[in-house]
Amino acid sequence: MSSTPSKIMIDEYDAKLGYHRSVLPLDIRLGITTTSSPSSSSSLEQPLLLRWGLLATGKVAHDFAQALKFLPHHTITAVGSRTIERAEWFARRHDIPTAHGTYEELTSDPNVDIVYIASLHPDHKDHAVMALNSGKHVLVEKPMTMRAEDAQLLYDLGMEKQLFVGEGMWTRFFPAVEWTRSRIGGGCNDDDDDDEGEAVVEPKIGNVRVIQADFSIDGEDVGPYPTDSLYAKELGGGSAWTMLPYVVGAFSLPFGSREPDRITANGIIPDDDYDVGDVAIGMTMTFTIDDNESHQQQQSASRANNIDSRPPPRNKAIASGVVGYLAESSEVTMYAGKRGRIIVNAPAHCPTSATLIRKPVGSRGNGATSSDSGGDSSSSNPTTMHVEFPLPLPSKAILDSGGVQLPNSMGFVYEAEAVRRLISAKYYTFPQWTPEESVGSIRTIEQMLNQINQ
Ligand SMILES: NC(=O)C1=CN([C@@H]2O[C@H](COP(=O)(O)OP(=O)(O)OC[C@H]3O[C@@H](n4cnc5c(N)ncnc54)[C@H](OP(=O)(O)O)[C@@H]3O)[C@@H](O)[C@H]2O)C=CC1
Ligand SMILES: O=C1OC[C@@H](O)[C@H](O)[C@H]1O
Repeated sequence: MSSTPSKIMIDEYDAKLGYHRSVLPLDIRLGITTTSSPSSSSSLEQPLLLRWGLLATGKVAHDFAQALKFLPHHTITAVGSRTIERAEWFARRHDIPTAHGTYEELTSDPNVDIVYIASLHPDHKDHAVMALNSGKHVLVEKPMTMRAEDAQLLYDLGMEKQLFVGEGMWTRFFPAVEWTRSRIGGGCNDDDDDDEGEAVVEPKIGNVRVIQADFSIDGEDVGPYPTDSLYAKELGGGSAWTMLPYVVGAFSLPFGSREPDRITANGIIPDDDYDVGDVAIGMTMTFTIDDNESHQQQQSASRANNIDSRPPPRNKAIASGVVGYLAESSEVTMYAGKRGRIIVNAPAHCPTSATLIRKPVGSRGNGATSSDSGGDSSSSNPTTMHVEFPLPLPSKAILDSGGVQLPNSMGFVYEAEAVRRLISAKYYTFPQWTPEESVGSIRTIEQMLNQINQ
């Protein structure tokens, strides 16, 4: 079994399943944004009822259980904990019929179709392998594993057994992020003002060239230093594994499986007797935009015409970000292209809104006057489009059993419903967060940690 992903292997994977991402039905690719049943199944078929088993009973397991209660075609049939007392307590709280006092019993429960791995990340790999070897689909919380080769192993095992394997990068399923994805891109010639003078109904910002993202919290609001799992290395501590997956995922949204050309990272690791991970990381990355051919054509055409008007490189992008536990940051993600920028509003790892600010080509936005921009004042006015995607409201049953503990957790419905649609269409990975991106993101985090730990 190969330990590193390769293009060929992924293509073989798609071929084996009889699907290719590009031909996946739209409603399956785009999670829950439509409420109709998957287009691959006939309308006479009953929708698949997905039977979940929850592995672990911590904060995220609680919130995920709450979101599942909102969804009609999902049920939680069992929960497993390291102790039967804790499993029974959780089962009572969430009205779950079966409680198991070991994770092994949970993963071999015949009434479970899919195991949600909500234990701490140092254990994700072993718990997911256990579930897959028992014939269960798995949704593994982020970070899927703490080594890229372990994540690859899980995807390979899923492929071999024809079982769903996904990393819970839930951000990707929020409608505000789907909308953002649909508003970026456009090729290297994205400065052609082809819609000048027309009302732009579906504005795009062109290829993303600059990204800024941050996700920093005040760790003291969450758990005690140095013993909490935010910090303690044996529990997966360090913002590299808890916060950074979101920022790396935000960076890769426009570039898919294309990993960064170059990564630089600087971090703060407490000088402590206790074995703790980093409490902050700052980073930059550069990417190549996938439009090299037209970029080269454009460059050579410009050179042939007039070497002095040669445009700057159009096929490169730069991203910068900060994560950590030192103080709460604004938590927005900003994508900028030739035609404007999109702000994924706070909290950007689980957003309910986004704002697109369109910039007329050839003019300065950001308050420039007509003389600054060299154009007339009407064309230099940026237009703004704000979209809101409110979360489902928790029902009384959800509120009575404790509501949610983490920000916007009702948004787990999008990811969970995407899983159900995919499994019902016999498609066994997320097109929204592919195995290549998932494994690549872990490899990127490993590279940053290597730099920080030097
Ligand atoms: N997608 C998202 O929004 C979120 C994802 N996460 C991810 O989910 C995972 C769990 O996080 P979270 O729920 O916050 O963590 P918690 O500490 O709240 O819960 C972790 C659970 O793991 C089990 N566990 C197994 N071994 C240990 C151990 N040695 N020490 C402590 N607990 C252990 C426990 O369940 P039991 O006692 O039942 O066996 C415990 O309740 C992490 O990987 C995290 O990155 C976390 C928060 C949000
Ligand atoms: O995954 C997570 O880890 C960090 C938390 O602050 C955040 O709410 C959660 O989604």
